[in-house]
Amino acid sequence: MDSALEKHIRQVVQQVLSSLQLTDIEEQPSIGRSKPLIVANWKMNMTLQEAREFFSGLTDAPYEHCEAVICPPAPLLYPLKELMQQAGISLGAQNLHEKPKGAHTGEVHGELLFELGCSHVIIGHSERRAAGETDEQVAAKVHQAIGNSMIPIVCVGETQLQRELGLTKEVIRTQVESALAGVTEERSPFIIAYEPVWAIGTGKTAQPSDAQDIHREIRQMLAEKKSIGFANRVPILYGGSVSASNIQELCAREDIDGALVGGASLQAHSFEAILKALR
Ligand SMILES: O=C(CO)COP(=O)(O)O
Repeated sequence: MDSALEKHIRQVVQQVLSSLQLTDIEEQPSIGRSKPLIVANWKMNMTLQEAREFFSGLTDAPYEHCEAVICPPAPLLYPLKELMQQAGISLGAQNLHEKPKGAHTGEVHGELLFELGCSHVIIGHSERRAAGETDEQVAAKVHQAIGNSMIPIVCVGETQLQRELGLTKEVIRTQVESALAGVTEERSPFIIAYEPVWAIGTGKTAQPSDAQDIHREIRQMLAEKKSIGFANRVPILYGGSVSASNIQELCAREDIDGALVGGASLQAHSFEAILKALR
């Protein structure tokens, strides 16, 4: 890898680690994040032309009060790298393969994503789980992400039916605990995104107090499975119809450390409106 790129990636990872306040973590009584983290998941949207227009439409970058990450479709990672750097936005991937390099046609391995400049990678999104991705694959992908110096953003969340059956906590516990099987080091970076499936792309956001309750539960699960220090430094993001009109109320809750945003991240003005609302 070219050394300037490697240096930049190490700086970004270092910034993230220091914003997680990894020193004296065990002594911290509460969550260690100083800035909200806003992650844009562009899903299977945008052309190269549209993505370039998005960056020329940004008026507020770089963002001092928030940490911003954009996860474009994989073919856009390389062409957007410089624009992202200029805007002070970190680059993330939407997926990676659970194995290192090999005969897996159409897949992308973690080492390549890191080389392309990714500091983050989304894992286990409900849209991928619905297409057959298993908890075991999620754990293996977490292991690959961490092994390639990227921060895994593991998505968890219940469907409408699971919610109606009262299975929300059970479903989330299984997803969280199995993802943690991929975390071998106590100090490995790790992010959870709670995305209730019924809230994704529907305009139905969870009530901030309900989201807070689930986030608190997730933090307790992390503490039980790992340690209180680990639980306190893991950012827990909320996802599901996040917009400029609800972000403030969500992020005001103690255990909501930021958001994973789909639809509202596709236009420069609606993406920046979310970041501005957090000022
Ligand atoms: O799935 C999501 C982000 O990963 C949420 O999507 P929306 O913000 O469009 O509801």
